[in-house]
Amino acid sequence: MPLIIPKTLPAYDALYEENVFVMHRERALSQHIRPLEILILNLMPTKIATETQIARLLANTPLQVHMTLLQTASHAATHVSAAHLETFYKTFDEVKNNRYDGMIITGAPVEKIDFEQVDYWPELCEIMDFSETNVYSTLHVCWGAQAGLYYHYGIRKQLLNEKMFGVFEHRVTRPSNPLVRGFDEVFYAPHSRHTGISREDVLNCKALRILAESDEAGPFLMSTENGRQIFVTGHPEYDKYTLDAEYKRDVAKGLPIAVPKNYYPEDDPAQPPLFRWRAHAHLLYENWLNYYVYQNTPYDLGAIKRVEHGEE
Ligand SMILES: CC(=O)SCCNC(=O)CCNC(=O)[C@H](O)C(C)(C)COP(=O)(O)OP(=O)(O)OC[C@H]1O[C@@H](n2cnc3c(N)ncnc32)[C@H](O)[C@@H]1OP(=O)(O)O
Ligand SMILES: N[C@@H](CCO)C(=O)O
Repeated sequence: MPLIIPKTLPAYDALYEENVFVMHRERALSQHIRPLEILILNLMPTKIATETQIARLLANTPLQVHMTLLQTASHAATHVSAAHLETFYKTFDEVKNNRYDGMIITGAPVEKIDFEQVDYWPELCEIMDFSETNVYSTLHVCWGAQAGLYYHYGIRKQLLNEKMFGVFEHRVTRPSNPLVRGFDEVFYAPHSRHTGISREDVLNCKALRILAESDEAGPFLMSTENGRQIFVTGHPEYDKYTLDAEYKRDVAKGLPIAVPKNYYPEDDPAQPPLFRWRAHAHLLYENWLNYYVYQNTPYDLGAIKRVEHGEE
């Protein structure tokens, strides 16, 4: 919970300016006696692994967070049991009249095909439109980020010559932004994708800010000024062995796949990988929940207003 101190205490203004999570008693009393409502659109075929990874990161907070899992109706998943989806997942029809403090749109292994060839593209467009009207802040991950950048800003993904695969060094480019509060100046994050976006396209988009990037992997974390649309090009939620499983899966299939970079000691896949991104994954999700969602979302979800692009 935030530190509740009187607004007139000198520490209040000083800490508020530093984006330290303080609240005065009147504001604390007037709001947030309900859990944060977070919707997860899980587009990954590895649904259970992904929902567990995201839940782990969302749980790292004393805030009460209520997570709702969403599946697509226009594509029937084949790598998870229908019973699991039936029990734990909703469809867009069931949630489209609700409002949410936050939404996460995951990655998906469809980046080599055009957006319009993805079975659920029209449904995803509807959900992304809903993110502008019915959700306070939406975090897009990997292909989800590419889809969001294309849908909202017309930024196209580009096929890479070789898969961006491994754990890469990143640097914070806007240290004052609350999403990267507490980040080391240099940090690591995993990537696993065949496509990327151009840095120039992002810089040319007036609505977007690059908050962290990598010389090798490109822009990593982007946001609108007000944090209502956030894009992460890597997979901070991945577990220690997720890249290892993807690598060994492709080797077993006889695919021409390079060893993931900076992941195994001495680049030796026989050795256990190094987990070097976990702390920053937790920090990113915690900052998102604390600074963008909890502190800015209206107490009355009905008061969420459509994202005004001119206001970004
Ligand atoms: C760029 C990013 O966002 S990275 C995120 C994606 N990463 C991952 O998916 C990693 C984990 N995935 C995997 O290891 C593999 O996909 C596996 C092992 C689960 C399945 O592999 P395969 O059986 O070879 O199938 P394939 O790789 O073609 O994947 C099929 C998945 O692709 C997706 N897909 C493929 N074509 C389409 C399409 N036209 N429209 C929508 N989804 C499609 C589906 O999600 C499908 O899984 P589902 O039927 O369970 O929903
Ligand atoms: N992360 C994905 C990339 C393919 O979309 C995988 O290796 O399965």
